[in-house]
Amino acid sequence: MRKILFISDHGDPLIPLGSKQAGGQNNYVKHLALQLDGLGYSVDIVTHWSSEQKPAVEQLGERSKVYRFAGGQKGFVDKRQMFTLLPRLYEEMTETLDISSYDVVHTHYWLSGVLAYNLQKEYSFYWCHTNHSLAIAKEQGTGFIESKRKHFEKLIMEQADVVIATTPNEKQQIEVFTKKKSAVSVVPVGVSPVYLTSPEEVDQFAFPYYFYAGRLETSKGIFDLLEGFRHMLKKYDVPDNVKLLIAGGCPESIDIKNYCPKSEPLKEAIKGMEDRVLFLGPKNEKQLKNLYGGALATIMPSHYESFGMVAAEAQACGCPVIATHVGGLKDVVKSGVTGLHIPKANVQKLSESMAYFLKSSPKLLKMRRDAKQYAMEEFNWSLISRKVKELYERKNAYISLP
Ligand SMILES: CC(=O)N[C@H]1[C@@H](OP(=O)(O)OP(=O)(O)OC[C@H]2O[C@@H](n3ccc(=O)[nH]c3=O)[C@H](O)[C@@H]2O)O[C@H](CO)[C@@H](O)[C@@H]1O
Ligand SMILES: O=P([O-])([O-])O[C@@H]1[C@@H](O)[C@H](O)[C@@H](O)[C@H](O)[C@@H]1O
Repeated sequence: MRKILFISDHGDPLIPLGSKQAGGQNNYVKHLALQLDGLGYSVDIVTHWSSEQKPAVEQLGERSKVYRFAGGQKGFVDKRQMFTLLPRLYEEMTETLDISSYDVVHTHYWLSGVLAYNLQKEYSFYWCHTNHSLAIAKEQGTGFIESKRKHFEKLIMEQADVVIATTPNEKQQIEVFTKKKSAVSVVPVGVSPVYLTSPEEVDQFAFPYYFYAGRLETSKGIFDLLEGFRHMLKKYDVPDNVKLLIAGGCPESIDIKNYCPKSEPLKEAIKGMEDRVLFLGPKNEKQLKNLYGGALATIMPSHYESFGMVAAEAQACGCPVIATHVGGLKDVVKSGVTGLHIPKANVQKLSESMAYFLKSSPKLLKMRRDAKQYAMEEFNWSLISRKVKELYERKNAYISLP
């Protein structure tokens, strides 16, 4: 078994991360494909042609390739509009690629799952699915209801041969939602190998800071964080040089030269703290590694989260994490050991937890070491990709059953 097809329609693995609609899924697809490539597989990745600067086909690793299809609309398409592109994507994909040549089709997010659901009517293949985010979790966390998506997520998960849940919490949610009795396997997400190498001696910022990385969206808790930071400044004795650094967003939303946001709601949220809160714009892995490594704590204040890659990456860099007690973050951060859990959207608790990391202590140094140790053991792609390989290879056992 050597040929795998990944479908990741709104998650191009080779576009810069941190901006609109480009985050954890893109990163997961890239690193898992690279690892599988290293294990001898060839992985073809189908994605929507969201960046006009990118070529139609691009090499990834030694044997693998990214195939970009316009689906009738080249350039950025919001994932909420992407459903209507699926029939054209289906046509382009089946005209260009020989679907019957793949041993495994691994889909990412429900939109890609819809494509495989339809492909199954014409072709035979072993189907593996990763959700990356779940409509029911989003509904619980934000109140936002996506009925069509829920309908398809159920079909996809009941139809796929194997579903990867990235945390025990996600597995539990899937099992309640789908009544699927078997074939939901927990395989965590890894962090880029860059985060597992020894830190470089880079003294990037000569002041203490808290750190956030990710999409600048309400559901990621960015506004809770800004309010929590403001609360901490009011309530605690915080030295003048302590700052909050924020990575993510795109050049259209961030004035990167002046470290400030262009969007009105964010400008409003930092009023009076402009000298304390710095927006850095999107950062790459090497830059993030230094940023995580030097932070007092990384904050992940999400309203829902299947896994939470930023929390795993920060811990890999020896940085404790303050994370909301939601979804996969319940498993990814060990409260009191590698960081602290706080309730969702609780400004008071968030500011208290931030204040806890203000002064260095032997206890906090131990937390930093434990965070690193935990991440090295749990979020290592080279071990995780072997678990995925085992799931793919179950295909043979499955076929030989009487
Ligand atoms: C709401 C939800 O369920 N989200 C899930 C979604 O990803 P989601 O897009 O929400 O992403 P995460 O927050 O997990 O990860 C963001 C990624 O973007 C990178 N980044 C961020 C800012 C920046 O400037 N540069 C940069 O490279 C981070 O290093 C990280 O690797 O799929 C991920 C992978 O399955 C899961 O971990 C998330 O739980
Ligand atoms: O949680 P949700 O809003 O459905 O969708 C999320 C997207 O906004 C994000 O761009 C993607 O990388 C995640 O995998 C997830 O799909």
